[in-house]
Amino acid sequence: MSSSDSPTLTCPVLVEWMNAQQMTTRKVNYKSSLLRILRNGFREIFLEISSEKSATHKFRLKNIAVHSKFMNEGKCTINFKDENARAMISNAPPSQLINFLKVMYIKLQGDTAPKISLKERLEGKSVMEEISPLTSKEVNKAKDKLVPKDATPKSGLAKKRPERTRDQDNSNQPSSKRRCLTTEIETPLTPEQQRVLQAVISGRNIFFTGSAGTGKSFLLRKIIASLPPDSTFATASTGVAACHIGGYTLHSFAGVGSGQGSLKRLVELAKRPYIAQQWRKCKTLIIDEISMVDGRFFDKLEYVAREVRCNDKPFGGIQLVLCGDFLQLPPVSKNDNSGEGQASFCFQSEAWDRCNLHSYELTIVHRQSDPVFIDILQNIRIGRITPEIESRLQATSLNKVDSAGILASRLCSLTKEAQLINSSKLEHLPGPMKEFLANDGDPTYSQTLDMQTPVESIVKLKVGAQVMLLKNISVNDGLVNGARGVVVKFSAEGLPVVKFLSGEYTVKYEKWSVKVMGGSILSRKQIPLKLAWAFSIHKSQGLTLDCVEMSLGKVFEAGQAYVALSRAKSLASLRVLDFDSKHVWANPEVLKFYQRIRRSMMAVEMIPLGKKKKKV
Ligand SMILES: Nc1ncnc2c1ncn2[C@@H]1O[C@H](COP(=O)(O)OP(=O)(O)OP(=O)(O)O)[C@@H](O)[C@H]1O
Ligand SMILES: [Mg+2]
Repeated sequence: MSSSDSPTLTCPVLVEWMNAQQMTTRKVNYKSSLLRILRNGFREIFLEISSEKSATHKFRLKNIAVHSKFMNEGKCTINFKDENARAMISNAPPSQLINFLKVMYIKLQGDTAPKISLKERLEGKSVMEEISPLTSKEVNKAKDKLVPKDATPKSGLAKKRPERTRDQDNSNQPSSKRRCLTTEIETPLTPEQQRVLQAVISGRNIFFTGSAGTGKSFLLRKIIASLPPDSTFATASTGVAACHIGGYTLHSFAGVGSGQGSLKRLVELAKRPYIAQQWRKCKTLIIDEISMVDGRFFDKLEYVAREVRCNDKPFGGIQLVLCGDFLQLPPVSKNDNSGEGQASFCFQSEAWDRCNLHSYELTIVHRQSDPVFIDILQNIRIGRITPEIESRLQATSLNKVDSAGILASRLCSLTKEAQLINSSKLEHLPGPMKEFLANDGDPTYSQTLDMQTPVESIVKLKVGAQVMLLKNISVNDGLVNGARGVVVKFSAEGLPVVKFLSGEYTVKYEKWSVKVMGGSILSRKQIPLKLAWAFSIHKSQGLTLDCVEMSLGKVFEAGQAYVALSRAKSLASLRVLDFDSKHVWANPEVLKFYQRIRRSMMAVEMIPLGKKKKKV
């Protein structure tokens, strides 16, 4: 049993009682309440809601309706039909809420309370006890009930859910999306990831790093799910990275435009009503891909935070959770004409030192499993190339990474080069072209959606087009963000049927929602595909790719070759056309910074240093 399976939850709850006309007759607002699941001597199950300030209420968990559609946002309503009352749960840490509902659901499955006569009731046995934590037997029994044994046959994908669309799928069987989310929620954290989560929950300012594929973004999603949603703001330096963790871009959250201009001007911008309210509400600010945040911008934000929140503490007292790998892509200086000089790393900013960040390093690589490849990547990350590494990578040029018509994606140093390859390959395919237009909630924001979602407003496809999936549809079925495939036909409804390594799948419209300045949520519905003969290394940061090809001749940044190479899952699924040791280098300032934080981590004995490297 994990501690998260405990039958308690702490969050705000509004309880309302209604009359026969469903008008509210009484309500109690518990700003911070403790919810517990109890059982009495008759084995009847109850929900208890208590707080220091209001009277405790117990509701029998029988004849209830649970509205859990928004549990991923920390909200849920339980209707107690017999008492004509409801409890509205809000701002609960989503992972705790999901676990609480899971415990409640599973315990209710086994609710075997017999009918009890009044006499027996009067005789007692009414002592309530907190319900025992879930046993694995209970969990397995409930799983058997929920998912029929034949729900996921091992044969091809097309057979699994032949004609069903997600909207029609309202049976008890979890939808593919829900199954996908559940899979991630259920994947346990490693002890080193757990340690970071605990440090975040304890309220410290945290910076955690680790090489590519050590589960930084995965852990961030777990961290986000463990904090109260109303005061937790998840951001990332780029739109695509923000989308991966379901958050804002850092610029959008801060509300200070591109960050250029005087501090006075930036404070004015951030003091606009909605933006200021957001800054004040924020208790924890999460930033993914921190390596791409310009240190000068970070300094400005820290100042703005203090001013807007009227709080002199670093970052105005906001808890910071920063995550990224400085040995991957550095900050981009967009404004070379701004007179502000070259972009700097975030760790070089004054704010970094002021915020007293506790550093952690994840050392276990999850993306790759071959220890030899992991070791090659660890060396490349720090710019170290041995003759053995060079010859191993050069040998990949002969790899046949294409499989059953699915070609490897070419990673290019420049976006333009990738665009050219894709458009000319598509042009040269025979057959008619099909266009899929995005349905944007508000078309005036199409440009913003272009920048902040991974999907384009027009997707052009032909039979034979090489494509990449841009959304996690079902982890179990291999339909994950980054999965590669080829369009084999269009269905009767005109949807692309794509052959992936794991089987054929008819790709349906999916929705992306992005939060923007001003608090509104923009959405785009589009086919989750993009042409994948080629794409840029910058766009690949954060992804895991099935099969990949690259030419590194034109790399222009430290860490760029490492980002490209570390997208592959294995040496066998990688083809480097022109490997040369001069394509690989690490920024010496970053190496020094890593030495420094490792020393400080050793000093506080928080985390063991990276595993000893094996010789390749
Ligand atoms: N504890 C874990 N158990 C199993 N799989 C994990 C675990 N942590 C991460 N993973 C898997 O490892 C892969 C890489 O994770 P993730 O993308 O979060 O790495 P990252 O450190 O953010 O990489 P990058 O630096 O490239 O962005 C993902 O498929 C993720 O699901
Ligand atoms: Mg990541």
